[in-house]
Amino acid sequence: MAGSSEDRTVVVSAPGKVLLAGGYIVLDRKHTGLVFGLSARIHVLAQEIHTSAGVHLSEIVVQSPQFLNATWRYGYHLVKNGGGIKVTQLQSGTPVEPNHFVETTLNYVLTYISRVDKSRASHGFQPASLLVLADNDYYSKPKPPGSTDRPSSSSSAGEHLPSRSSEEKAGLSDPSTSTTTTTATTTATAKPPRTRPRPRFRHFGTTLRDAHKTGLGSSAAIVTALTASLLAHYLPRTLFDLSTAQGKRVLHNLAQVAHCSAQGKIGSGFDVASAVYGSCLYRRFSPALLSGLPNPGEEGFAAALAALVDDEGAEPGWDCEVRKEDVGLPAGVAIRMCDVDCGTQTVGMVKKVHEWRDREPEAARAVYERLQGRVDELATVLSAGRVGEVGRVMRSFRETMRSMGKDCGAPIEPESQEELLDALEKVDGVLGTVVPGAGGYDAAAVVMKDDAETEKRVQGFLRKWSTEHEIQVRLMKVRGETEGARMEDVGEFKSWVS
Ligand SMILES: Nc1ncnc2c1ncn2[C@@H]1O[C@H](COP(=O)(O)OP(=O)(O)OP(=O)(O)O)[C@@H](O)[C@H]1O
Ligand SMILES: C[C@@](O)(CCOP(=O)(O)O)CC(=O)O
Repeated sequence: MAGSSEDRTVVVSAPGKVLLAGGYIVLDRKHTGLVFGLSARIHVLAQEIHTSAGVHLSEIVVQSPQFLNATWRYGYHLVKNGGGIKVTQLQSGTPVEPNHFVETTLNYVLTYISRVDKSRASHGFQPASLLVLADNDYYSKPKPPGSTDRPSSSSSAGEHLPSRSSEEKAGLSDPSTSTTTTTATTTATAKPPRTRPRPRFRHFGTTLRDAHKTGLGSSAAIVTALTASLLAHYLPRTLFDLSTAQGKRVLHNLAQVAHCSAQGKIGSGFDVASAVYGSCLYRRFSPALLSGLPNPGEEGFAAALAALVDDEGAEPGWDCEVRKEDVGLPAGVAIRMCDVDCGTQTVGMVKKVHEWRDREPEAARAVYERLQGRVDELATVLSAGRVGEVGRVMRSFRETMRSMGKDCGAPIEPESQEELLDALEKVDGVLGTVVPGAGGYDAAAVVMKDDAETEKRVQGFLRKWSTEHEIQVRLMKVRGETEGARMEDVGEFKSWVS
């Protein structure tokens, strides 16, 4: 807190997402999507920057120590006419690419804090450091030096990351990840056993721009964790408490607004909702909700933002729905994700679906309703533990998505994915498969028995598939998890605390 000697060091984490069913229809408020939070989280550690006596610093520093050139320094000032707090990226030495999601989040959250905590008017904001630590599954591991398509910028890229200093700092090696992993293309040669444990937060040896994302929703998780860490760091518990329903509501509304603004479009918001609340059946908010909000720095922004976040604005208000009680997984069953080393253009696919919907509204309505039926049925069989029916429902969902893709000319479940999923479904222990979210070439979700034998069989299958099809498909460690954003024990991150 400003002017206080109380230690306000906090760590907040938010999960990634998988939209198991409901892509496209969830953009329409008439429909819902079934989203699961993931065990892969983005953590943000917020702490005060201590300065020497007599030195005055007004900076907020955000760092992603897993990437090269990833320190963003911001100055901040109060804009006149109620324009809120605006940050400006400070450059010194090697130029650093702006981080639009981080910068936008700071503008929104600092403005909100300055409105709800009146002491900010006199005290301002103490300088703070925010450290972003992403679980390793958010990005594909760097290719070994010498491979061609991904940057392996220096000898520091590849298996032996991270650099000694950041590894030492991490001090958080996870024994469960210390086993030898075999990449999808190295079927024949056994590697020598790993001699030191892989760090919990690895260094990727690239800039963030060059990192290869695996599609787990990094921007929603970072915006949510950053928002929560700033609220928890700067506000007293009486004004923000993540463990309460009201605290979660404020976090959700503020993170949605900041994320939509940074994305420059209004997605359904399922990714931010699951970053805050975890697994749920999600109905989006009315897009009109955000239309009257001035931009950061514009006259009246601060008051309008606070009214919007606190839901004191005009009708319809926050009309999204998050139903957690209808979502669950049978005992002994896990949702796992496969990373397929290919890109997909989600924006282009959404455009095609919407053009088709506008061209053939009747047909589209019927398909959307059929899809909704499958979404509801899948949620029901999973939460009721009806394991025997999962495969049938997922197959039927896939069929409808595939035919919608054909109708509108978008590769929602392209042939290469259809073949892969059909074959994967036949592996013993696999209950069902699907292309999650918008679909496309780059990901697959698998609902499977949660035991080591099934995992081994699936890994073996994917290795063989990768070799035979000259593509890299791998089973990630990440799995579906129900919990949303949460405060973490700072003690676990003590090696990162200055
Ligand atoms: N570790 C990180 N540190 C700082 N910023 C990050 C980090 N990870 C992601 N970001 C921010 O999120 C942006 C990526 O957002 P984008 O919407 O392209 O991906 P995404 O949300 O991961 O997509 P998807 O939903 O397909 O997973 C980056 O450009 C950066 O601004
Ligand atoms: C197509 C859409 O419905 C889902 C996109 O999901 P994903 O980014 O592919 O996980 C878009 C949205 O809901 O914002």
